[in-house]
Amino acid sequence: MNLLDQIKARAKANPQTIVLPESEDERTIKAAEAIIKEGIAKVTLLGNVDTVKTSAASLGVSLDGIGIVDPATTDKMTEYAEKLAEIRKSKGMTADEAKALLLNPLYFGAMMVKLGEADGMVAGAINTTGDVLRPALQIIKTSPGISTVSSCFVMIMPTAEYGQEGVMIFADCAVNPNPNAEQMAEIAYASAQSAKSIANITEPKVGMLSFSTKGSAKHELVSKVQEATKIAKERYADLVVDGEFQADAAIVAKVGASKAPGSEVAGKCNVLVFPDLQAGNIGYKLVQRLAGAEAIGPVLQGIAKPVNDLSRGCSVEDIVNVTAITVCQAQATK
Ligand SMILES: CC(C)(COP(=O)(O)OP(=O)(O)OC[C@H]1O[C@@H](n2cnc3c(N)ncnc32)[C@H](O)[C@@H]1OP(=O)(O)O)[C@@H](O)C(=O)NCCC(=O)NCCS
Ligand SMILES: CC(=O)OP(=O)(O)O
Repeated sequence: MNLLDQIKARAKANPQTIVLPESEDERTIKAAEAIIKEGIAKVTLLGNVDTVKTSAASLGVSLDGIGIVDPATTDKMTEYAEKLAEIRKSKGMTADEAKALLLNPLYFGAMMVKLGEADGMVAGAINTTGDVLRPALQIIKTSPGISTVSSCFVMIMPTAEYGQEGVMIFADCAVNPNPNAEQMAEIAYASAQSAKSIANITEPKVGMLSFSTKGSAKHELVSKVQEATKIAKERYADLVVDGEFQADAAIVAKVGASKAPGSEVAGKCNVLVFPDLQAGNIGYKLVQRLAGAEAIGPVLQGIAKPVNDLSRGCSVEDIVNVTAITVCQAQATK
């Protein structure tokens, strides 16, 4: 069974309720039907009931078994608004302001997850990552002990040459524009956890990426990655991590041996931590598009309850896959 089939099988064993707030998006409506048909999750769509029904009919999609909640008419609005105002009290939010915000399905969906009316949320097919992340960060917040929420992509290569039989984790490709060394170290640790829990990578080997390998270049950007590697090694005794590595030294055995002799990780990395979001986001999209890798994510790491983003370039299948991962994360939080 390949990794995606394993993830889906885990999801199907105990389907959770996932809210999909982007019912105006055709791919989301089609994905909702596929998710229900495959038994991966229970689905709640957010939006005007008649509009959703009309769109589904025009797409030939059955809405059987799919819940639809309209934030504009729900009798839960007053309760949600009061609770959101309480959560954002320190920011001076009033119940009226909360009500206005909750008309935005991304805020309403995050509130459903916060209050346990849904077990997770998947969005980002028509909204930017920043717009998906803000309600999650403001309402659901970080898991205990975590200060930096980050993200990873599960990258499934077309061949088994790299990573664990072609499966790798790339991080952070979606959240932190310019993580400092401490944050990069935290991202490394979170990504190794995701490698194990989501991608079934048995021995995560984390490479901290740069344009330099073991001091081959001197620059403040390189120093940050060196510092992050030092922090990660000191702070997380069980983490198998090394750097700084150029990408070839991280994943190609021969190049790793020649550029970073003595490193146990060089040339064998299956978790790649990028130095900033420019590198991470560009890097994953190039591998996805040029190498034909399947890129599943961005999966959020360090958030108290599962919320996951999508690329606006996603397919119906991508939404189904990220929903399956979200179900598995929700199972693990119970
Ligand atoms: C994530 C992001 C939206 C946060 O934006 P921001 O301007 O810091 O947003 P806000 O200031 O409104 O932050 C919202 C809350 O989240 C918190 N926060 C922001 N980033 C955080 C992080 N990485 N981890 C934990 N909390 C975070 C803030 O402290 C704030 O908390 P508070 O409102 O309770 O005080 C922003 O960093 C971003 O846009 N990142 C890039 C996304 C992107 O474009 N990716 C590329 C495509 S995938
Ligand atoms: C993850 C990502 O890059 O999202 P988008 O393509 O929507 O900006």
